[in-house]
Amino acid sequence: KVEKKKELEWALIPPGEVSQVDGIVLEKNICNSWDKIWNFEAKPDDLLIASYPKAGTTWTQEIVDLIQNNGDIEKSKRAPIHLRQPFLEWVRTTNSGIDQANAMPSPRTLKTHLPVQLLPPSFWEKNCKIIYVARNVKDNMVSYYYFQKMNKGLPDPGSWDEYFETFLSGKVVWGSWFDHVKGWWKKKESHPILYLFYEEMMKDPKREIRKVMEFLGKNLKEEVLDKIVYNTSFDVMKRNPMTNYINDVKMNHRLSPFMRKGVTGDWKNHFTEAQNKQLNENYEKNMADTSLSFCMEL
Ligand SMILES: Nc1ncnc2c1ncn2[C@@H]1O[C@H](COP(=O)(O)OS(=O)(=O)O)[C@@H](OP(=O)(O)O)[C@H]1O
Repeated sequence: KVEKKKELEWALIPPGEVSQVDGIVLEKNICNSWDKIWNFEAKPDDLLIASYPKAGTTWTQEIVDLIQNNGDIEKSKRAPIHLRQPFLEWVRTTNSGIDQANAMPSPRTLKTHLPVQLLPPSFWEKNCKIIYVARNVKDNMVSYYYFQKMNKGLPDPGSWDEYFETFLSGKVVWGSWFDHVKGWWKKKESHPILYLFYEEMMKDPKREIRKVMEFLGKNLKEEVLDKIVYNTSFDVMKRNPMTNYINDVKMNHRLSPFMRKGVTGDWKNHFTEAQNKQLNENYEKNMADTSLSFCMEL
């Protein structure tokens, strides 16, 4: 029965179809529900986790959930991550992130991949706390390529060489990486946003987890922080069915697991020398107007 329900839900989704909202490519069903998303009513005690896809969202989500639950992993295993923290713009015929959020008691934690200009205005009006996580463009691109291969809800990425060009053109779902990371960085000047970096989380997870804890106004003991570091390590999260999306019907983990490699520098196994040069030039041009910088040579 469950399989039937899943199939039915899936059958009603146009697989891989996209459209646009204000020039940003998004899944078609998101575009079709855009008014409902844009008019979402945030509450002042909502916490939002925002990111470009494949930047370390799930990792950050699990860290936040564990901090909120004082490091108690059993509490964090109460449900898959997307049910604990609704995905704002996620739309399905039988359910949507917004329906989930509206049915949830406060304080709520929500996730979004929307670029800053498409975030529903109520988040700014209610002055909600926001955590943004960013990842260097090269690894982000590689991770997104594999995700588009394994996730039937997204367009087929084609070959690596084709995807490289599509990604750089910004015509990927949720828009240009450059505009996304820069837009949220700029917003930090006028709004309470904790801006995290995947590479810093890899380098010193405890330090970054402590930053999140302080941002959330919590004070946990060292041994609790150590437990959170352990339970949010790649190997533990890869085995945890509440964080590895193993039961998501859209995802074919045999093509590429959701928890794929979890490393920095995998781009070196994919980029040709010419692609690296092209990306570096593109990067210099696109990042000339921002103070944001990434650790690129990994
Ligand atoms: N705990 C931990 N440590 C290190 N790396 C981790 C961790 N959890 C997830 N990941 C890696 O993050 C990538 C998935 O990104 P997202 O969670 O942002 O994906 S999504 O946008 O929510 O679909 C994906 O990266 P790649 O392995 O490079 O593809 C995951 O493996």
